[in-house]
Amino acid sequence: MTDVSIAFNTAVKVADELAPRAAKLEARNLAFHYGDFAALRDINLVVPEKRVTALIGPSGCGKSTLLRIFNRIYSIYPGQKASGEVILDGENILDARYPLNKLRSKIGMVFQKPVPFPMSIYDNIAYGIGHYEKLSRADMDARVEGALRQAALWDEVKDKLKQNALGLSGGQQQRLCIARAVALKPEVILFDEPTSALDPIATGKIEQLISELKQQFTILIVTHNMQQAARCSDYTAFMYLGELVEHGVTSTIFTKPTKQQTEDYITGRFG
Ligand SMILES: Nc1ncnc2c1ncn2[C@@H]1O[C@H](COP(=O)(O)OP(=O)(O)OP(=O)(O)O)[C@@H](O)[C@H]1O
Repeated sequence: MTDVSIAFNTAVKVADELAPRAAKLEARNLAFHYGDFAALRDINLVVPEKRVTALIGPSGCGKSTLLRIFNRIYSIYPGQKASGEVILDGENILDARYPLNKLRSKIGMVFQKPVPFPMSIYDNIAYGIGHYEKLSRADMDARVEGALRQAALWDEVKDKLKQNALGLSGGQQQRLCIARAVALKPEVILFDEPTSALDPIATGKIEQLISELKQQFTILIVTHNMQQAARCSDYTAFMYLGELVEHGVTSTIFTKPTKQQTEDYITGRFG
């Protein structure tokens, strides 16, 4: 290929990456209270489908709270209350009539600290699937293998599927948790600081994985790591003191933010 054609192909790829995508998830006038404390105010955020959106901002700005609203995990705690709407495929998932089971099957979550169940690697994945579907042994085997392959873990564990998952390294445990989420075939996966407990090599593998998973899933990732947001997200939302300050294409947010607070944060002047 000539330099010109390489440049052209790159430009086409970038244009395709940034082409407008349908909204998969959308927060509208969203607010959240822990008791009397207003943790989020008037959040309006569109999360495009099959892209990675990063949530960044200083500690306590409400990133994890926003993520937890998207799978309604807060609803099991008394005194925690969301208002406004979160639209997923045209339906408001905050409506109490929206079944939690349906929500769990559409939106998966991967936490900061990998938390495998104290059971075999195979059962870690099969257990969740068994809650939603009755599969034959052969189909379950195929599903477990597919999920482990998608999480880039298959080659490392295929000969020890019956071993306890707690024997895996931290990075492998996190990829197992990703496999567990992927195995349920959700449409959206929420990652809450998924690499903060991992070394740089394990972190690199998870970032690579996230870039691949966006072919199939809509991804939201909370991260404290600016480089990580810049490396693996297409869109970035900057939050500050419970508000969404600025949201846009990641390269723009990092090179030409429109708000002073965003610039101060990404250049390390605060946070
Ligand atoms: N269970 C709770 N009860 C009361 N207040 C809470 C609770 N959890 C979080 N908060 C408060 O809500 C605000 C947002 O917290 P949240 O954990 O969402 O921030 P964050 O941006 O994810 O922070 P970090 O980056 O440190 O994880 C903070 O002021 C926090 O103290």
